[in-house]
Amino acid sequence: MIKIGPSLLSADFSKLSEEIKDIEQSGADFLHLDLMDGHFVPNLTFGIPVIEKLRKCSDLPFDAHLMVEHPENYIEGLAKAGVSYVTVHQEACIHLDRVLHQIKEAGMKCGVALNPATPVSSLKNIASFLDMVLIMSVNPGFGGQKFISYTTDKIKEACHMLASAENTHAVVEVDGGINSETAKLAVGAGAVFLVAGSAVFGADDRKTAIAALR
Ligand SMILES: O=C(CO)[C@H](O)[C@H](O)COP(=O)(O)O
Ligand SMILES: [Co+2]
Repeated sequence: MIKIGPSLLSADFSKLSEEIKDIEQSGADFLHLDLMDGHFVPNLTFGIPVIEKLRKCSDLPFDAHLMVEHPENYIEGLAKAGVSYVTVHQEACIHLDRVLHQIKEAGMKCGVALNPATPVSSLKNIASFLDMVLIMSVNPGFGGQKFISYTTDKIKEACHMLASAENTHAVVEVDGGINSETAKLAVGAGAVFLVAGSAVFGADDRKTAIAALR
């Protein structure tokens, strides 16, 4: 069952609660929240105080994508703010195993994101522990970029790795440059969570845009 998560990065930041209500009514399955700190990526978005407020505006599950250094400092706050999935970048974590345990002990599901050039094999030893593998199909930091086609092979590899680890509950998510055409490639490769920013928030009719992705 494919799930569609609009990325708030492409919403109108002057009216976030209206934007979230709109995509919820348009059929979104979850809300993708891109936390950027201006260090891990050259862009800055929002933090935990904003997410706490947004939690009151929506019943959608919150999926936090941490593009930050020292993600361990955010885990407790994200749990208190009511986030369901927390995904950290492999490239940002020296102590990846420890951070993933911290996320689960805080009562949330844990994911690891891989930049386009980072190999799937880097997650082999922790594959059975993961709730999600996030394949970045653009270089992180900005919305509206073009889907990098070689990442479809990484989606397949991630599915294969999880199956080999007998991990039947984890999902593969894809993020970056997803539209109705690239969604077909990602789903064909095995992705079940599709993140889409500009393709949903940039559409005049968001209900039609979400239905087209699905
Ligand atoms: O993590 C991200 C960027 O780093 C965003 O989630 C992603 O880029 C979504 O935007 P779009 O669908 O427009 O590519
Ligand atoms: Co993202």
